[in-house]
Amino acid sequence: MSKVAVLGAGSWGTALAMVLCENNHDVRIWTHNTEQKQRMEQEGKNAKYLPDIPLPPSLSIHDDLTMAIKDVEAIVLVVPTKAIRETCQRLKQVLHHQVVLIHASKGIEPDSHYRISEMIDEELNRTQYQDVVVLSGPSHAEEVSLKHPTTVTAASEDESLAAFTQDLFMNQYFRVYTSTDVIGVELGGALKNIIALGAGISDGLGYGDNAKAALITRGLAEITRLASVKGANPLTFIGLTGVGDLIVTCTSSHSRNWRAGNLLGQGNALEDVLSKMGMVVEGIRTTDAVTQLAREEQIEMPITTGIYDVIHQNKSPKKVVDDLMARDRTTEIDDISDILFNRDKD
Ligand SMILES: NC(=O)C1=CN([C@@H]2O[C@H](COP(=O)(O)OP(=O)(O)OC[C@H]3O[C@@H](n4cnc5c(N)ncnc54)[C@H](OP(=O)(O)O)[C@@H]3O)[C@@H](O)[C@H]2O)C=CC1
Ligand SMILES: O=C(CO)COP(=O)(O)O
Repeated sequence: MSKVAVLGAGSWGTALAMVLCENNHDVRIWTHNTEQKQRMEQEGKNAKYLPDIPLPPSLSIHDDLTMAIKDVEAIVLVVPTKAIRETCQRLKQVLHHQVVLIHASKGIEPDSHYRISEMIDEELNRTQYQDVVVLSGPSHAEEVSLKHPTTVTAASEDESLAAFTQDLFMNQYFRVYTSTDVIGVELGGALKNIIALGAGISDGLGYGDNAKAALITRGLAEITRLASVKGANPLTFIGLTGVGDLIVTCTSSHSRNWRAGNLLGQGNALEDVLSKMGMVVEGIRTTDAVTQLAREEQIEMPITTGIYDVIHQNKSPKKVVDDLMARDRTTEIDDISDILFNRDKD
Protein backbone atom coordinates (compact mmCIF):
# COMPACT_ATOMS: atom_id res chain seq x y z
CA MET A 1 0.00 0.00 0.00
CA SER A 2 1.38 3.42 -1.00
CA LYS A 3 0.36 6.95 -0.12
CA VAL A 4 -0.45 8.76 -3.38
CA ALA A 5 -1.71 12.27 -4.19
CA VAL A 6 -3.60 12.98 -7.41
CA LEU A 7 -3.39 16.66 -8.35
CA GLY A 8 -6.32 17.69 -10.54
CA ALA A 9 -9.94 16.67 -9.90
CA GLY A 10 -11.30 16.71 -13.43
CA SER A 11 -12.52 13.60 -15.24
CA TRP A 12 -9.14 11.94 -15.61
CA GLY A 13 -7.77 12.77 -12.15
CA THR A 14 -10.95 11.39 -10.59
CA ALA A 15 -10.91 8.18 -12.67
CA LEU A 16 -7.23 7.55 -11.88
CA ALA A 17 -7.81 8.20 -8.17
CA MET A 18 -10.57 5.57 -8.31
CA VAL A 19 -8.17 3.01 -9.84
CA LEU A 20 -5.68 3.71 -7.04
CA CYS A 21 -8.40 3.34 -4.38
CA GLU A 22 -9.45 0.04 -5.98
CA ASN A 23 -5.84 -1.09 -5.43
CA ASN A 24 -6.11 -0.22 -1.71
CA HIS A 25 -3.65 2.66 -1.74
CA ASP A 26 -4.04 5.64 0.60
CA VAL A 27 -5.29 8.14 -2.01
CA ARG A 28 -5.80 11.88 -1.73
CA ILE A 29 -7.21 13.97 -4.59
CA TRP A 30 -6.47 17.69 -4.72
CA THR A 31 -8.62 20.34 -6.37
CA HIS A 32 -7.80 24.04 -6.63
CA ASN A 33 -11.49 24.73 -6.21
CA THR A 34 -12.84 24.79 -2.62
CA GLU A 35 -16.46 24.73 -3.74
CA GLN A 36 -15.77 21.59 -5.78
CA LYS A 37 -14.11 19.93 -2.76
CA GLN A 38 -17.16 20.67 -0.61
CA ARG A 39 -19.58 19.37 -3.26
CA MET A 40 -17.56 16.19 -3.77
CA GLU A 41 -17.59 15.53 -0.03
CA GLN A 42 -21.30 16.30 0.38
CA GLU A 43 -22.54 14.47 -2.73
CA GLY A 44 -20.06 11.56 -2.80
CA LYS A 45 -19.47 12.14 -6.52
CA ASN A 46 -17.72 14.57 -8.89
CA ALA A 47 -20.91 16.13 -10.25
CA LYS A 48 -19.34 18.22 -13.02
CA TYR A 49 -16.87 15.72 -14.46
CA LEU A 50 -18.15 12.18 -13.74
CA PRO A 51 -21.73 12.80 -12.62
CA ASP A 52 -23.04 9.23 -12.42
CA ILE A 53 -20.14 7.59 -10.61
CA PRO A 54 -20.00 7.25 -6.79
CA LEU A 55 -16.61 8.13 -5.33
CA PRO A 56 -14.89 5.45 -3.23
CA PRO A 57 -15.42 6.16 0.49
CA SER A 58 -11.67 5.77 1.10
CA LEU A 59 -10.78 8.70 -1.23
CA SER A 60 -9.85 11.82 0.73
CA ILE A 61 -10.52 15.15 -0.94
CA HIS A 62 -8.35 18.22 -0.37
CA ASP A 63 -8.12 21.83 -1.44
CA ASP A 64 -4.98 22.29 0.70
CA LEU A 65 -1.97 21.11 -1.29
CA THR A 66 0.27 20.72 1.77
CA MET A 67 -2.20 18.31 3.36
CA ALA A 68 -2.77 16.43 0.10
CA ILE A 69 0.91 15.62 -0.41
CA LYS A 70 1.85 14.94 3.23
CA ASP A 71 4.16 11.87 3.37
CA VAL A 72 3.19 10.65 -0.12
CA GLU A 73 5.46 8.35 -2.08
CA ALA A 74 4.03 9.36 -5.47
CA ILE A 75 2.27 12.34 -6.98
CA VAL A 76 0.07 11.99 -10.06
CA LEU A 77 -0.14 15.30 -11.90
CA VAL A 78 -3.25 15.42 -14.07
CA VAL A 79 -4.27 19.02 -14.68
CA PRO A 80 -4.72 20.50 -18.18
CA THR A 81 -1.42 21.33 -19.91
CA LYS A 82 -1.99 25.05 -19.50
CA ALA A 83 -2.10 24.57 -15.70
CA ILE A 84 1.02 22.38 -15.40
CA ARG A 85 3.48 25.18 -14.68
CA GLU A 86 1.18 26.90 -12.16
CA THR A 87 0.55 23.62 -10.32
CA CYS A 88 4.29 22.80 -10.26
CA GLN A 89 5.04 26.28 -8.90
CA ARG A 90 2.57 25.70 -6.06
CA LEU A 91 4.04 22.26 -5.47
CA LYS A 92 7.58 23.60 -5.39
CA GLN A 93 6.68 25.75 -2.35
CA VAL A 94 5.30 22.89 -0.26
CA LEU A 95 7.07 19.68 -1.35
CA HIS A 96 9.92 19.01 1.09
CA HIS A 97 10.63 15.34 0.34
CA GLN A 98 11.43 13.33 -2.78
CA VAL A 99 8.56 11.64 -4.63
CA VAL A 100 7.96 9.66 -7.80
CA LEU A 101 6.32 12.17 -10.13
CA ILE A 102 3.81 10.63 -12.54
CA HIS A 103 1.95 12.76 -15.05
CA ALA A 104 -1.08 11.77 -17.10
CA SER A 105 -1.78 14.96 -19.06
CA LYS A 106 -1.61 15.20 -22.86
CA GLY A 107 -0.39 18.37 -24.50
CA ILE A 108 2.44 20.52 -25.87
CA GLU A 109 3.08 24.07 -24.69
CA PRO A 110 2.78 26.75 -27.41
CA ASP A 111 5.91 28.92 -27.96
CA SER A 112 8.33 26.74 -25.95
CA HIS A 113 7.03 23.56 -27.67
CA TYR A 114 7.83 21.78 -24.42
CA ARG A 115 6.44 18.40 -23.53
CA ILE A 116 4.94 18.15 -20.05
CA SER A 117 7.96 16.38 -18.54
CA GLU A 118 10.15 19.22 -19.84
CA MET A 119 7.93 21.79 -18.12
CA ILE A 120 8.09 19.77 -14.89
CA ASP A 121 11.90 19.61 -15.15
CA GLU A 122 12.01 23.37 -15.54
CA GLU A 123 9.67 24.15 -12.63
CA LEU A 124 10.64 21.67 -9.87
CA ASN A 125 13.97 20.89 -8.19
CA ARG A 126 15.48 17.46 -8.73
CA THR A 127 15.62 17.07 -4.94
CA GLN A 128 11.80 17.00 -5.04
CA TYR A 129 11.32 14.09 -7.46
CA GLN A 130 13.31 11.07 -8.61
CA ASP A 131 12.28 11.18 -12.28
CA VAL A 132 9.15 11.76 -14.32
CA VAL A 133 6.90 8.87 -15.34
CA VAL A 134 4.37 9.45 -18.13
CA LEU A 135 1.11 7.50 -17.99
CA SER A 136 -0.66 7.51 -21.35
CA GLY A 137 -2.76 5.38 -23.66
CA PRO A 138 -6.30 4.83 -24.95
CA SER A 139 -8.29 5.55 -21.82
CA HIS A 140 -11.48 7.59 -21.62
CA ALA A 141 -12.19 8.50 -17.99
CA GLU A 142 -15.88 7.64 -18.45
CA GLU A 143 -14.99 4.00 -19.24
CA VAL A 144 -12.21 3.62 -16.64
CA SER A 145 -14.63 4.86 -13.96
CA LEU A 146 -17.01 2.05 -15.02
CA LYS A 147 -14.12 -0.41 -14.64
CA HIS A 148 -14.18 -1.36 -18.32
CA PRO A 149 -10.98 -3.08 -19.54
CA THR A 150 -8.34 -0.47 -20.35
CA THR A 151 -4.65 -0.62 -21.29
CA VAL A 152 -2.07 2.14 -20.88
CA THR A 153 1.71 2.61 -20.87
CA ALA A 154 3.94 3.94 -18.08
CA ALA A 155 7.13 5.42 -19.56
CA SER A 156 10.23 6.59 -17.75
CA GLU A 157 13.93 6.72 -18.53
CA ASP A 158 14.29 5.02 -15.14
CA GLU A 159 12.86 1.52 -15.73
CA SER A 160 12.39 0.91 -12.00
CA LEU A 161 10.07 3.92 -11.77
CA ALA A 162 8.05 2.73 -14.78
CA ALA A 163 7.74 -0.65 -13.03
CA PHE A 164 6.75 1.08 -9.75
CA THR A 165 3.98 2.91 -11.63
CA GLN A 166 2.86 -0.33 -13.27
CA ASP A 167 2.53 -1.94 -9.83
CA LEU A 168 0.72 1.09 -8.42
CA PHE A 169 -2.04 1.18 -11.04
CA MET A 170 -2.35 -2.33 -12.48
CA ASN A 171 -5.43 -4.37 -11.61
CA GLN A 172 -8.00 -6.66 -13.24
CA TYR A 173 -9.50 -3.92 -15.44
CA PHE A 174 -6.52 -1.53 -15.78
CA ARG A 175 -3.52 -3.15 -17.47
CA VAL A 176 -0.25 -1.17 -17.54
CA TYR A 177 2.71 -1.79 -19.86
CA THR A 178 6.12 -0.14 -19.40
CA SER A 179 8.35 1.73 -21.82
CA THR A 180 11.52 3.84 -21.72
CA ASP A 181 10.49 6.00 -24.69
CA VAL A 182 9.32 9.05 -22.74
CA ILE A 183 9.44 11.32 -25.80
CA GLY A 184 7.41 8.93 -27.95
CA VAL A 185 4.80 8.21 -25.27
CA GLU A 186 4.35 11.89 -24.40
CA LEU A 187 4.20 13.02 -28.02
CA GLY A 188 1.78 10.24 -29.01
CA GLY A 189 -0.71 11.32 -26.32
CA ALA A 190 -0.42 15.00 -27.20
CA LEU A 191 -0.39 14.80 -30.99
CA LYS A 192 -3.34 12.42 -31.38
CA ASN A 193 -5.57 15.19 -30.05
CA ILE A 194 -4.93 17.21 -33.22
CA ILE A 195 -5.94 14.31 -35.42
CA ALA A 196 -9.03 13.70 -33.23
CA LEU A 197 -10.11 17.29 -33.92
CA GLY A 198 -9.70 16.45 -37.62
CA ALA A 199 -11.77 13.26 -37.31
CA GLY A 200 -14.52 15.25 -35.58
CA ILE A 201 -14.41 17.92 -38.30
CA SER A 202 -14.75 15.22 -40.96
CA ASP A 203 -17.75 13.69 -39.18
CA GLY A 204 -19.24 17.16 -38.67
CA LEU A 205 -19.02 17.72 -42.43
CA GLY A 206 -21.00 14.54 -42.92
CA TYR A 207 -18.16 12.50 -44.39
CA GLY A 208 -17.99 8.79 -43.60
CA ASP A 209 -15.71 6.03 -42.44
CA ASN A 210 -13.42 6.18 -45.47
CA ALA A 211 -12.51 9.78 -44.71
CA LYS A 212 -11.97 9.00 -41.03
CA ALA A 213 -9.74 6.02 -41.78
CA ALA A 214 -7.72 8.24 -44.10
CA LEU A 215 -7.34 10.89 -41.40
CA ILE A 216 -6.27 8.38 -38.76
CA THR A 217 -3.74 6.70 -41.06
CA ARG A 218 -2.26 9.78 -42.72
CA GLY A 219 -2.46 11.55 -39.34
CA LEU A 220 -0.40 8.74 -37.86
CA ALA A 221 2.16 9.25 -40.64
CA GLU A 222 2.56 12.95 -39.96
CA ILE A 223 2.67 12.77 -36.17
CA THR A 224 5.21 9.94 -36.38
CA ARG A 225 7.30 12.08 -38.73
CA LEU A 226 7.37 14.98 -36.27
CA ALA A 227 7.95 12.78 -33.22
CA SER A 228 10.87 10.98 -34.89
CA VAL A 229 12.57 14.30 -35.61
CA LYS A 230 12.09 15.17 -31.92
CA GLY A 231 13.80 11.94 -30.80
CA ALA A 232 10.93 9.47 -30.37
CA ASN A 233 11.16 5.82 -31.40
CA PRO A 234 8.77 5.63 -34.39
CA LEU A 235 7.77 2.09 -33.35
CA THR A 236 6.15 3.56 -30.22
CA PHE A 237 3.55 4.98 -32.62
CA ILE A 238 2.23 1.54 -33.55
CA GLY A 239 1.60 0.89 -29.84
CA LEU A 240 -1.04 1.91 -27.32
CA THR A 241 0.08 5.52 -27.01
CA GLY A 242 0.18 6.01 -30.79
CA VAL A 243 -2.30 4.15 -32.92
CA GLY A 244 -4.21 2.91 -29.83
CA ASP A 245 -4.95 6.40 -28.58
CA LEU A 246 -5.64 7.65 -32.12
CA ILE A 247 -8.33 4.98 -32.56
CA VAL A 248 -10.02 5.66 -29.23
CA THR A 249 -9.98 9.43 -29.60
CA CYS A 250 -10.93 9.64 -33.29
CA THR A 251 -13.84 7.20 -33.03
CA SER A 252 -15.48 7.94 -29.69
CA SER A 253 -18.06 10.52 -28.72
CA HIS A 254 -16.46 10.49 -25.24
CA SER A 255 -13.55 12.40 -26.77
CA ARG A 256 -13.71 16.12 -26.12
CA ASN A 257 -11.34 16.70 -29.04
CA TRP A 258 -13.57 14.71 -31.40
CA ARG A 259 -16.67 16.51 -30.10
CA ALA A 260 -15.07 19.95 -30.51
CA GLY A 261 -13.99 19.03 -34.06
CA ASN A 262 -17.50 17.79 -34.82
CA LEU A 263 -18.96 21.18 -33.82
CA LEU A 264 -16.31 23.00 -35.89
CA GLY A 265 -17.15 20.78 -38.89
CA GLN A 266 -20.80 21.76 -38.51
CA GLY A 267 -19.77 25.38 -38.95
CA ASN A 268 -19.62 26.62 -35.34
CA ALA A 269 -17.02 29.25 -34.39
CA LEU A 270 -14.19 28.24 -32.04
CA GLU A 271 -15.37 30.45 -29.11
CA ASP A 272 -18.87 28.93 -29.28
CA VAL A 273 -17.43 25.42 -29.44
CA LEU A 274 -15.23 25.96 -26.39
CA SER A 275 -18.01 27.51 -24.35
CA LYS A 276 -20.26 24.54 -25.16
CA MET A 277 -17.57 22.00 -24.14
CA GLY A 278 -16.94 23.13 -20.53
CA MET A 279 -13.98 20.73 -20.30
CA VAL A 280 -10.44 20.93 -21.56
CA VAL A 281 -9.92 20.45 -25.33
CA GLU A 282 -6.15 19.99 -25.39
CA GLY A 283 -5.93 19.66 -29.18
CA ILE A 284 -6.52 23.38 -29.76
CA ARG A 285 -3.37 24.63 -28.00
CA THR A 286 -1.41 21.61 -29.21
CA THR A 287 -2.38 22.43 -32.81
CA ASP A 288 -0.97 25.93 -32.27
CA ALA A 289 2.25 24.57 -30.76
CA VAL A 290 2.76 21.91 -33.42
CA THR A 291 1.99 24.22 -36.34
CA GLN A 292 4.75 26.56 -35.08
CA LEU A 293 7.10 23.65 -34.49
CA ALA A 294 6.49 22.03 -37.89
CA ARG A 295 7.13 25.37 -39.59
CA GLU A 296 10.40 25.87 -37.68
CA GLU A 297 11.62 22.32 -38.28
CA GLN A 298 10.30 22.27 -41.88
CA ILE A 299 8.29 19.11 -41.29
CA GLU A 300 5.39 18.46 -43.62
CA MET A 301 2.17 18.23 -41.56
CA PRO A 302 -0.69 18.99 -43.94
CA ILE A 303 -3.53 17.73 -41.72
CA THR A 304 -2.32 19.72 -38.71
CA THR A 305 -1.87 22.83 -40.85
CA GLY A 306 -5.38 22.40 -42.27
CA ILE A 307 -6.86 22.16 -38.77
CA TYR A 308 -4.92 25.26 -37.72
CA ASP A 309 -6.45 27.09 -40.69
CA VAL A 310 -9.97 26.06 -39.64
CA ILE A 311 -9.35 27.16 -36.04
CA HIS A 312 -7.49 30.41 -36.60
CA GLN A 313 -7.69 31.47 -40.25
CA ASN A 314 -11.43 31.09 -40.66
CA LYS A 315 -10.87 28.66 -43.52
CA SER A 316 -13.89 26.52 -44.30
CA PRO A 317 -13.50 22.88 -43.21
CA LYS A 318 -14.80 21.74 -46.62
CA LYS A 319 -12.09 23.75 -48.41
CA VAL A 320 -9.43 22.25 -46.11
CA VAL A 321 -10.55 18.72 -47.04
CA ASP A 322 -10.68 19.63 -50.75
CA ASP A 323 -7.14 21.03 -50.55
CA LEU A 324 -5.86 17.91 -48.72
CA MET A 325 -7.34 15.70 -51.44
CA ALA A 326 -5.79 17.83 -54.19
CA ARG A 327 -2.23 17.80 -52.84
CA ASP A 328 0.53 16.71 -55.23
CA ARG A 329 0.52 13.01 -56.09
CA THR A 330 2.92 11.00 -53.91
CA THR A 331 3.86 7.48 -52.84
CA GLU A 332 2.43 6.17 -49.63
CA ILE A 333 5.11 4.87 -47.30
CA ASP A 334 8.40 6.41 -48.43
CA ASP A 335 8.52 8.93 -45.64
CA ILE A 336 7.73 6.33 -42.95
CA SER A 337 10.32 3.91 -44.40
CA ASP A 338 12.88 6.73 -44.22
CA ILE A 339 12.02 7.28 -40.59
CA LEU A 340 12.23 3.59 -39.71
CA PHE A 341 15.35 2.67 -41.63
CA ASN A 342 17.46 5.83 -41.32
CA ARG A 343 16.94 6.69 -37.69
CA ASP A 344 19.98 4.86 -36.34
CA LYS A 345 22.39 5.96 -39.09
CA ASP A 346 23.63 9.23 -37.52
N1 LIG B 1 -10.61 12.76 -19.64
C1 LIG B 1 -9.93 11.73 -20.11
O1 LIG B 1 -10.51 10.70 -20.45
C2 LIG B 1 -8.46 11.81 -20.24
C3 LIG B 1 -7.76 12.99 -20.07
N2 LIG B 1 -6.42 13.02 -20.19
C4 LIG B 1 -5.65 14.25 -20.00
O2 LIG B 1 -5.70 14.63 -18.63
C5 LIG B 1 -5.55 16.04 -18.49
C6 LIG B 1 -6.68 16.56 -17.61
O3 LIG B 1 -7.87 16.29 -18.32
P1 LIG B 1 -9.29 16.06 -17.66
O4 LIG B 1 -9.21 15.62 -16.27
O5 LIG B 1 -10.02 15.19 -18.61
O6 LIG B 1 -9.84 17.55 -17.77
P2 LIG B 1 -11.24 18.13 -17.27
O7 LIG B 1 -11.60 19.23 -18.18
O8 LIG B 1 -12.19 17.00 -17.06
O9 LIG B 1 -10.86 18.71 -15.83
C7 LIG B 1 -9.84 19.64 -15.66
C8 LIG B 1 -9.57 19.79 -14.18
O10 LIG B 1 -8.41 20.60 -14.00
C9 LIG B 1 -8.77 21.65 -13.11
N3 LIG B 1 -7.96 22.84 -13.35
C10 LIG B 1 -8.09 23.75 -14.33
N4 LIG B 1 -7.15 24.72 -14.18
C11 LIG B 1 -6.45 24.40 -13.06
C12 LIG B 1 -5.38 25.03 -12.37
N5 LIG B 1 -4.84 26.16 -12.83
N6 LIG B 1 -4.90 24.44 -11.25
C13 LIG B 1 -5.45 23.29 -10.80
N7 LIG B 1 -6.47 22.65 -11.39
C14 LIG B 1 -6.96 23.20 -12.53
C15 LIG B 1 -10.24 21.89 -13.39
O11 LIG B 1 -10.80 22.63 -12.32
P3 LIG B 1 -12.10 23.60 -12.55
O12 LIG B 1 -13.28 22.68 -12.59
O13 LIG B 1 -12.07 24.49 -11.37
O14 LIG B 1 -11.89 24.32 -13.85
C16 LIG B 1 -10.73 20.46 -13.46
O15 LIG B 1 -10.86 19.90 -12.18
C17 LIG B 1 -5.58 16.60 -19.93
O16 LIG B 1 -4.28 16.86 -20.35
C18 LIG B 1 -6.18 15.46 -20.76
O17 LIG B 1 -5.72 15.45 -22.10
C19 LIG B 1 -5.69 11.89 -20.47
C20 LIG B 1 -6.33 10.69 -20.63
C21 LIG B 1 -7.77 10.54 -20.54
O1 LIG C 1 -6.90 11.08 -24.14
C1 LIG C 1 -8.02 10.66 -24.07
C2 LIG C 1 -8.34 9.22 -24.21
O2 LIG C 1 -7.19 8.43 -24.26
C3 LIG C 1 -9.15 11.60 -23.88
O3 LIG C 1 -9.33 12.32 -25.04
P1 LIG C 1 -10.13 13.69 -25.06
O4 LIG C 1 -9.31 14.70 -24.28
O5 LIG C 1 -10.30 14.05 -26.48
O6 LIG C 1 -11.45 13.43 -24.36
